[in-house]
Order: sequence, then C-alpha cells, then structure tokens
Amino acid sequence: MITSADPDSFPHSVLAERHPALIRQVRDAFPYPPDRQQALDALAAETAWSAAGTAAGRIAPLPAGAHDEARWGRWGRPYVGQSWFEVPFLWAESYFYRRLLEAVGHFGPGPWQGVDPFAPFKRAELRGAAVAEELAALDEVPGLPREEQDRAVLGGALWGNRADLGFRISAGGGTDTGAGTGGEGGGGRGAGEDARDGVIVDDADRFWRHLGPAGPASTPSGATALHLVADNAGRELIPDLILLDHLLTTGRAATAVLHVKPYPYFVSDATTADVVDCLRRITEAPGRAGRIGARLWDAMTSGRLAVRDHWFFCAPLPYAAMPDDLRADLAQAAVTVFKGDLNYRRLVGDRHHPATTPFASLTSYAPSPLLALRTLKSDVAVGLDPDVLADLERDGGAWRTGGTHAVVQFRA
Ligand SMILES: O=P(O)(O)OC[C@@]1(O)O[C@H](CO)[C@@H](O)[C@@H]1O
Repeated sequence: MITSADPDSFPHSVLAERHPALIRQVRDAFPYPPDRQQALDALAAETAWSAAGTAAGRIAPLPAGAHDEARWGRWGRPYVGQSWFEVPFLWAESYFYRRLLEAVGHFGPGPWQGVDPFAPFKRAELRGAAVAEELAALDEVPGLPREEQDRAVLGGALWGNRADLGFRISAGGGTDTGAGTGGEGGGGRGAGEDARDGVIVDDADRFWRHLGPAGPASTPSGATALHLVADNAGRELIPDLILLDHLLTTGRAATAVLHVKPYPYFVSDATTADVVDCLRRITEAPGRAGRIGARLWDAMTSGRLAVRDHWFFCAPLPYAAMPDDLRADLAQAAVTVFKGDLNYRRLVGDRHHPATTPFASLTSYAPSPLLALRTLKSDVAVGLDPDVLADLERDGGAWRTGGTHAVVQFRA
C-alpha cells in the first residue's frame, strides 16, 4: 500500500507541499469570514509536516452531525488519531478534500453551502487562451481520414489529463484566477506534438476494434452505451465531451453516460456544474466547436447523454469495492472509459505493484470492458512491457510522476 511516510517520496510531497499550497490558494481566492479562515488554519496546522521533520498533527474525525459522518466513520476507523503521513495515500488525499470542504462550509448549513472553493481556478482555465486554441483546432478534424479522426479525439482526451490544476500546484505553475490568463501552463499537448509520443502502452486499436465499425451492437455483449468516468473539468472535460460526441455521431455508441463527482474534489475534478460550464463554453465557440456543443446540448436534453454523480466517485476506496448499484450500472456499458491518474490508482489499487503486472488481471473484477486513459502523475504503473520498463528506468527522470508519459490500456 502506498503511504506518504518516506520524506523523499512523491506522496510525501503532495501532503507536505501541495496541500498547504492549496489551502493558501483557496483562502486567498475568497473573502471568507473569520470562522472559515480559522477552520482553514486549523486544517493547515493539523495536516502540516513540521520543521522538526515530523507530522504536526493527528487525523481528526468529521464533526458530529456531518451528513456523511457514518460513512467516513467506517472508512476512517483505522486511521483517525494517526499521523496523516502514515496512512494510505489514497485515503489521506480523499479525506483531505472532504475536510477542506468542511472548513469552507461547503456542506452547510450557512451562506457558503454549495460554493465550490475551486471554482475560481476552474473558471479562469475555461476563459484562457489555451481552451480557445484547442476548440479552434477542431475545425481541422473533419479533413482527416477517419482513423486519424479517431486518433485525434482519443489523443485529445488522453493528453487533456495532463492539464489538471492540482498537478500544476506542484509542477510549479500554481493555479490562477486571473481572467484570460488562467491555466496556460502545464496543460495538454502543444501544436505539432504527436499524440502517440510518450505513450508507453497503446491499446487504442483494440478499443476501436472492440467498438467495431458497425456500431455498438457489434460489441461482444451487444451493449450500446458508452460510459466515461470523468476526471478533471475544463481542459480535460472539454476533450472528453468531444470524444463522447465523436462516439455518438460515428455510431460507435447509441447512448453515453458521463460519471462526475458529487462534490468538488482533487482541485479540478468535474462536477455537474462543471459539465454545464464546459458545455456552455463549447457551445459559445465559433466554427465546428459550436456545432459540437449544440449537438451535445441536444444529446443531454434528449437523454442520449446522461450525467450521473454516484457518491462512490468521492470515496477513498478502490473500484474493486464498488457498491452493487454502481456495478450494475457499469455492467450495462459496451466500454467504460476511466480518465486520469486518480481513477487509475483506484482501478488497479494504489500499491507498489511490479510495473509488469498485467493490467487485465488487476482489473478482472470490473463489470464491463474498460479503457484507461491516463497520464502518469503518481507512482503506480502496471501493464508495462519489460523492455519499455527497462528503457524508462535507464533514462531516469520522473516518468512515473511528471505527466510526461501516458497509457491507453484496454481490457475486453
Ligand atoms: O486524477 P488526476 O487529476 O489525473 O491526477 C490527480 C493527481 O494530480 O493528484 C494526485 C496527487 O494529488 C496524484 O495522484 C495525481 O497526480
């Protein structure tokens, strides 16, 4: 199990550096009243790594009466009272976001109920020049041969995962709330970069073959719905929505389901409000993007594209432990696409797996065929060819955590 105990490890840097920076940024982005500021300060003190090289505080429970107190009570029983740095990394991060929302009053009651503390960063990114450029580039896609169109939309969704705002806090870019300038650094791929560069496992052809040219009815199960478990909003969710439009309009899927988070999470993870903001941004764009936006809007209003926000998507648990209702929902999918690093950690288990462990064996519990689209931003790596792994190790560098490499992994 991965923890943050080793001071030289990536998880340690997330807890000791990324989380305090995030608390400061959220505090600066809103005119919170004194009680909310004090709650943020208390969280910063509890979660800090002290100058003496030890954990400053111990994990506190949720306040009595919190709407999800029972659930977090169960999930946190082994960990409350311990050091944040000794418990599983996945649990610590997930609980940190839950506590941050508590501190800003997101769950109410009170005037800050429902206010997304990460909204200023997400909005700045949507207003940025990078999004405008990426939307304008869609005008060129219809001129490409069909296979290249497939590759372009899948590559957009894959590399869009590099544009996550939490990742940017430690990549040195910080987040930004300034109109027109937000979210320019550390984003997706630049013009002229081949979407296949840096892809260390590429099962894209198997995915397209599975869906079949004749449409979703030709998948082995006959299922016709494509499910996508979203990750970040903004520069990641826009290409995800474009991928869904592509799958619907080319007949690869009859319907689509987009799974989002029930509350703000991991800085920029998408909620229903973010889907609406992104859809509006696409719809308002000139050219082909605007037409795609209008189609997606129709698909949502007609029910061909559904949005769901199951509570399990913010749970600190691996997907192997998904509840029966979510399992039954995903079982209807021709394919479920899992986006991003955190979903990947939950898919295969947040553990120090040998990197050549087969992806299919670790995900055999999943109720439908699945495709993982992930840029590597944490230590977990599986399903690698031994030669590829040897090359990566020889080159050195932070290939596991730097967002420079990606995987497209399919399990039928
Ligand atoms: O799921 P995402 O958005 O691709 O990545 C989330 C992430 O940035 O957050 C964690 C650290 O906070 C890392 O596991 C991972 O790099």
